[in-house]
Amino acid sequence: AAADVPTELTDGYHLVVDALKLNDIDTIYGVVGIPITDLARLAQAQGIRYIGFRHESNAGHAAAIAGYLNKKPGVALTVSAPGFLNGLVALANATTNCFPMVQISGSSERHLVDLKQGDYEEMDQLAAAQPFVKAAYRVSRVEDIGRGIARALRTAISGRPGGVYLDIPAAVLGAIMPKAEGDRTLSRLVDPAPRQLPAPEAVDRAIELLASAERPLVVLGKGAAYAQADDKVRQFVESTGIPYVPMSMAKGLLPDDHPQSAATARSLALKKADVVMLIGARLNWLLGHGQTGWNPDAKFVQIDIDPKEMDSNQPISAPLVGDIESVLDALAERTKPGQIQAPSAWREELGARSAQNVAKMAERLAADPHPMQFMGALKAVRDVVHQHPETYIVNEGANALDIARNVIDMHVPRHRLDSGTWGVMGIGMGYAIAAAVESGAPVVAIEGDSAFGFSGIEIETICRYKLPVVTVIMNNGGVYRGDDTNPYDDEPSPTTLMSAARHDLLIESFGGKGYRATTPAEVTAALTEALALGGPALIDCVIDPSAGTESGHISHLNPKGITVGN
Ligand SMILES: Nc1ncnc2c1ncn2[C@@H]1O[C@H](COP(=O)(O)OP(=O)(O)O)[C@@H](O)[C@H]1O
Ligand SMILES: Cc1ncc(Cc2csc(CCOP(=O)(O)OP(=O)(O)O)c2C)c(N)n1
Ligand SMILES: [Mg+2]
Repeated sequence: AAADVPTELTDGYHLVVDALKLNDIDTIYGVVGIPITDLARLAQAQGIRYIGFRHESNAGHAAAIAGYLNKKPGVALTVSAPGFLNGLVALANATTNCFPMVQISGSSERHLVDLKQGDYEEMDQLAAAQPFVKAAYRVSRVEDIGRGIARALRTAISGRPGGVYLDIPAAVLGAIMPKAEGDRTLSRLVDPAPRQLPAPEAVDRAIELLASAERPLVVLGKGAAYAQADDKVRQFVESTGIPYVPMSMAKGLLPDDHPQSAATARSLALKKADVVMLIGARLNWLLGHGQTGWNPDAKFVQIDIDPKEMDSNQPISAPLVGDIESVLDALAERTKPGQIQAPSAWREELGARSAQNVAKMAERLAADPHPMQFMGALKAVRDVVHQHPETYIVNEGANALDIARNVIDMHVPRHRLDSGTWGVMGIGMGYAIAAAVESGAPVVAIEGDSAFGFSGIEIETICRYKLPVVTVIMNNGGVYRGDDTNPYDDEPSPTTLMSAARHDLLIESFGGKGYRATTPAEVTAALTEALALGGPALIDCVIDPSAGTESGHISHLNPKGITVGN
C-alpha cells in the first residue's frame, strides 16, 4: 500500500560517499571509468575533492603519501581489472612503507566472475590483491558498504599503517535501498588509531641499557616522522645528548644542521655505536640488516608499533612495543634526571668526523665544471630551496636520488618524500601532486630523467589543477648515466635515454612554464623564477651524460655473474 512505500531512497554510490565523508575523508585520487565514474562525480558534488589522474599508479602513490602526511588514510579510486592492477604497485608500496591508504576498486559481476563466464574486465580482484596488502575486503551487499568503508579505514590506520584493498562490485554500487535504513548502516570510527602504550618493565629495561652506553646512537626512521610527535622526539634527543642519524624521510625531524646530527659521520657512528636505539626505523637493507658496517657487539633498543618487527634482523635487547609518542612519554616519565647522558668524548669524536666530511663535501659543491654535474645543479637547487623552508622535496632516481639526499638538507619534518623502503621509481608526480593538494605549499620534485618517465604524463594533471609543483629533471640522458654504448648495432644501449630530450617543451604543451638549464647559475635563475610564479613549472637540467654510477650508491646489489657489457 502507498503508506509503506519509503519516501526517500539511497544507493551504493551515495552510501560510499556518505561513509567516507562521515569519516573525514575529504580527497579522492583516481582514474574514472566503468563502474565508478558516477562515484567520482557524486563525491565531487558532495564536497569531496576528486583529483583525476592519467594512470592509476600515480593516483595510488598520491593517496599513499597523503596518508603519510595526514595520519589519515589516503583514498585511491580505480575501475575494475586493469585499473585495479595498475593501482596495486602503489598499494603494495604503501604497505611496504607503512603508509595508510585504501584503494577502492569497482569490480565485475560476481556470478559471471566466479563462473569465469567472461564479463567485461573480469577478474577476482580480492584474491589478486591479498598477497600485496595489509588487508583486503569485499562488500557484497549494499547494506554492508558502511561497515566495509569503516573496516577498511580502521585497518589502514591502526597499528602499523598500510595499504588496504576494498572491492565493491558494480551491482552493489547500483543497488537501491530506503535511505533511512541506509543511514543506519553508516558509522563514524571511534579512536581509529588507538595509542599503544609500552609495558613499564620494557621502559625500565631500555633506560638501563641506554644509561650504560659508552657510545649511544639514535636512528630516526620515517615512522618517527609519521608519528607527528616532533617535540617529544626532539626533547628525547636533546635531553640525553645522544647523537642521531636520520633515515631519508626522517630528515628534517630535527634540522639537518643540528649539532647532534651524525648524518655526515654515519659510517663511523654505525661502526662504533655500542647501544643503538631505533625509533620507527627497520633494520632492513637500508641499514645493512644491522650487519654490514655495524659494530658487531652493538646492542639494540627498538621502538616500534609492530611487535613482529623485533628480532627481524638482529636480536633486540630492549624491545619497546608501542606507538612512538606513548613510548617517548613513558621514557620521559620513568627516566631520572641525568640518568641517560651521551659521553661527551663520543659526541666530540663524531663531531670531528662530521666537520671533516662537511669540508670535503663543500669542496665538491664549490666546483663548477662544464658540462654541468649533479653536484652543481643540486647545490643550486639547495641554495634556492633554503630560502623557501615550507617547500616539499620529492626525490627519485638513482644518482639523482642518492646525491640529492646528501646535498639537500631538510629543516622541517615530513618534507622529504622519496623512493623509500622499496626504492620504487614512479612515485614522483603522484607524491608531488598529493603534497601540493594536501598542504597548498610549493613542491620541488627532483627527478632522474628515467624516474621522471614513469609518471611524467601527470605533468598534465599538475597543469590542469594549476598546482605549485616545480619538476627539476637531472637529465643525464640515461638510466644511471647517458654514455653507455651498444657496440652491436645502431640501436641505443639498454640504459640510454635522450639527453637532447626537451622535457621543458613537454610542460609548455600543457600550458606550464618550461626552462632548460645548462649551468648551475641557470638552475638558480629558473628555480627562483618558478617558485616566485607559484605555478606548474619544469626545469630540464642538462647534466653531463658521463656523470653518475650504475645504480647510484647501491651498485653492489647488482648480481655479479659473467658480465656481458660493463
Ligand atoms: N606511530 C608509530 N609508532 C611506532 N612505530 C611506528 C609508527 N608508525 C610507523 N611505525 C613503524 O616505523 C617503522 C618504519 O620503518 P621504515 O619504513 O624502515 O623507516 P626508515 O626506512 O625511515 O628506516 C615500521 O616498522 C613501522 O611499524
Ligand atoms: C618501478 C621500477 N622500475 C625500475 C627500477 C630500477 C631503477 C632504479 S633507479 C632507476 C632510474 C635511474 O635513472 P634516473 O635517470 O632516474 O637516475 P640517474 O641515476 O640520475 O640517471 C631505475 C629504472 C625501479 N627501482 N623501480
Ligand atoms: Mg638519468
